[in-house]
Amino acid sequence: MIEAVHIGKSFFQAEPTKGKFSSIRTLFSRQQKEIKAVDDISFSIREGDFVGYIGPNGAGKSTTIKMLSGILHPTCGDIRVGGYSPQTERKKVAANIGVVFGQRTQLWWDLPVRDSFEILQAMYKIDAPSYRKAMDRYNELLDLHEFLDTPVRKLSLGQRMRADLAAALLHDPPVLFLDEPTIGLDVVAKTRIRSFLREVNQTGKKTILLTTHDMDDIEQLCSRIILINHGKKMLDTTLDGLRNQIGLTSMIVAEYRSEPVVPAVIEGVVRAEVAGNELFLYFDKAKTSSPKLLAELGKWGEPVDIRMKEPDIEEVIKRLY
Ligand SMILES: Nc1ncnc2c1ncn2[C@@H]1O[C@H](COP(=O)(O)OP(=O)(O)OP(=O)(O)O)[C@@H](O)[C@H]1O
Repeated sequence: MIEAVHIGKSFFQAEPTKGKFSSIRTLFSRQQKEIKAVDDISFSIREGDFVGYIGPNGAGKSTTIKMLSGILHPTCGDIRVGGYSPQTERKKVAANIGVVFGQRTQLWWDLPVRDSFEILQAMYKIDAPSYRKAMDRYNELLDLHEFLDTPVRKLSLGQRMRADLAAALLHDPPVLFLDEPTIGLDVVAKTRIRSFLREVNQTGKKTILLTTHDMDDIEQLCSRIILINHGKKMLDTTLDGLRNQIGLTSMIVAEYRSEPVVPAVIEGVVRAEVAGNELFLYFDKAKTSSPKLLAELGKWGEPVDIRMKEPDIEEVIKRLY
């Protein structure tokens, strides 16, 4: 469904000059520095896969998505999406993909959501019955009616993301590229977006490539993970493979009124550290659950504060190297 063969993308930036008026001289400098944003990456994604494309800031995730969707031309390599080249068959690829950038809306800022959808209906030449069917489906799943007549600029971030997702799917593309679709959302909004994505992947049979910094997105949605760093592919594995390789652990930090007394072995807990009145529990979500552990905490002392911490991508990378 999606093929990337030895793709690369370099950007060239003026080499900064030193000394007096350096920033102005840099503007006119002929010295160029090459930034290999994507450096010889290959992968193949099958129909119906839900793939997490992860990596630290500046790893090359957005650049890859922009190349796959035809926004950027690769410096080298070949890409096929649904059999078409995003570079030479842009229109065909556009009919096959939906794209959402969490940081920027694809909708018309000053127009009510409904008007944006109608413009997209005309752009993608969606016939009236198909448009109605899509609107009914996404209205049911995302409660679009709550804000259909509101201008996009007045939507909350969560509402905006729901509108953007529906917009990306209106023309019923088989492939969905999502660049940080949960960024900045609160827990409730994230949960809603995740269950929607699960539904469109499982029932709607969409092939999804998702970039995220949120390990919960990965754990709850993706069956496969491609990890990149400095533009290179470092890992291509299943969620279980990632867990086994790095021992993906979540953490509960519990503060007690006085030093807790903790058993030596707790099911599913990889490590338990007591530091004064604080207890740090590192656990494997595949072997136990946070509600189960939270229920145990009171047995070891009197908790006064509890915090949860998920591993972030930077931590995952650190553990790999
Ligand atoms: N238009 C551009 N011109 C110059 N350099 C760019 C451009 N776009 C991206 N880069 C550089 O390419 C590298 C990869 O950027 P990219 O946005 O793909 O990373 P990312 O993995 O999506 O990061 P983040 O998680 O922060 O969004 C970075 O070093 C970035 O500064």
